Amino acid sequence: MRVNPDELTKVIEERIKSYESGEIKEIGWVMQVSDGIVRAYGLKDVMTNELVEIETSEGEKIYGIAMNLEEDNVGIITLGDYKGIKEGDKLVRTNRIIEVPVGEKLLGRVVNPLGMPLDGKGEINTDDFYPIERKAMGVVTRKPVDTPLQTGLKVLDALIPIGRGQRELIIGDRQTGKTAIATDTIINQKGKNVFCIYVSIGQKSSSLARTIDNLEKYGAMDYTVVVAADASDPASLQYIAPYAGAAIGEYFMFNGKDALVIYDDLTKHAAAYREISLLLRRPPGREAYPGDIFYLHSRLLERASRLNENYGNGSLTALPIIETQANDISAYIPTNVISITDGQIYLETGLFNAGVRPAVNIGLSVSRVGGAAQTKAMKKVAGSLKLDLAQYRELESFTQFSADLDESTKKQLIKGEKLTELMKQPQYSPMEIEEQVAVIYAANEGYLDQIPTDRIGDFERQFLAYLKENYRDTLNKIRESKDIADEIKKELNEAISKFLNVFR
Ligand SMILES: Nc1ncnc2c1ncn2[C@@H]1O[C@H](COP(=O)(O)OP(=O)(O)OP(=O)(O)O)[C@@H](O)[C@H]1O
Repeated sequence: MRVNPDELTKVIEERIKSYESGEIKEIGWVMQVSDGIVRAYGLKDVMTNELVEIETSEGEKIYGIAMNLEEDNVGIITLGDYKGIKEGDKLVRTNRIIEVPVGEKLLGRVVNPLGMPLDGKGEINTDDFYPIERKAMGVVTRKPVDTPLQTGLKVLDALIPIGRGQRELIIGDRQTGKTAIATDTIINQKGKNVFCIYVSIGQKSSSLARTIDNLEKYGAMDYTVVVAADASDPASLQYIAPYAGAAIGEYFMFNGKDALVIYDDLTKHAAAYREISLLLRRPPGREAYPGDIFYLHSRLLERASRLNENYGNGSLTALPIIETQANDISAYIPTNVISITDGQIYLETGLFNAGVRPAVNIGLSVSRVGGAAQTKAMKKVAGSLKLDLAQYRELESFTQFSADLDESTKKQLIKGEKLTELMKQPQYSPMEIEEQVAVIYAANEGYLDQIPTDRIGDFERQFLAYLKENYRDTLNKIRESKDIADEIKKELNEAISKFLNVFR
């Protein structure tokens, strides 16, 4: 790019002027502006990712991030409406990277990725600011995941458990209940001392509004922050949104608390970054994504961690969401994120349409570290459940030949069918861990065998109501001891037998 001598003189003059006035601030000039990308000259010492202020001729201030540092110009992504920017407008360095307000004052609020309120509830008065980009905590500061993060969903807490500080991917086609799992998990954190951050990236405003409504309806906004950059926001805001969410979560983690952050969804995040990269003329790679697309998500997800006692014992759990096309989990972005996370919850359209909701494909879903954090009680009951469901999956394809099957295979199939039915759970009805243990225990002990499959939902509901009324103590014992000792088993057996006499 050629710089003409007039422009150079202008820069030098401006520098001399600012020196005389006593404030030394590096300034530059807009050379070109298109599609939200500003090319500027004069910002010789600007740092990568530094925030710069663009002053338009109308006196408006627009912020941007220096992304491309080239020999004779700087490529800047603008963080707002860039329509007012003209060639020749002034840019000023800020010597800072972007920061967001953090802290408990944000709870219950909906903010954009710069921390500005979007909910019309007034200013957020906080003195704490965190940079949106931060190097993930090192290995000496961490400890293994050892505490469960209860989702309140039987199928997850029993079979694909998540631990505090873990990164578990939620992956599936569109409309398979990905957001539903995330919101149910947030709703279940009520009273469990986990602060939640829901980051919405590139979603329709209507979907976001529905999610916020539901969080409010179930009282979850009291401990939740929503960071939103919807589909109509510029790609630059969508790009920084998850980093801002991570920074808000880190505040809680560094202060010894537990936090949960949901990135909904990283597919759109990758697309926003691709848009920015192409406009910045970075070389495109596979599927036109830039070469550092892996780093985009790995540096984000590495920030989720479980700190050890010397660092305050806090944790940040991340649940990123990825949308697949036609169930293809081996596509570029999905495989990247699968390899970064500690497991995935795989949702399937086929199951969803067949009424198995949450539509978790148990065979393809794993949690690589959460098992270590599962309570003893859950571990004991989930063990045989896993085995029965795995056997059921193997035999499932034979169901069409049911007439020719031997007795034991038929029995296995029926049991599997009942367990699958038991794993179903409606939205917005998270269950406490002791309730989950009790119903799964009943299933393991074969009590469901006498109940027709279409009545399993009724059985579960009525049985839990019965337990709460007549066996509160037993439930409390499971919760407190986190185990299911022989004495508790005896009480449960007694409860189930008595309940079956009154079950209609
Ligand atoms: N467990 C469930 N029981 C009943 N309905 C459910 C359940 N989970 C999700 N749904 C319904 O399925 C629909 C899709 O759910 P959701 O919006 O969570 O899916 P998604 O995969 O996040 O979709 P999108 O592709 O729009 O992001 C919603 O209408 C939701 O109410």
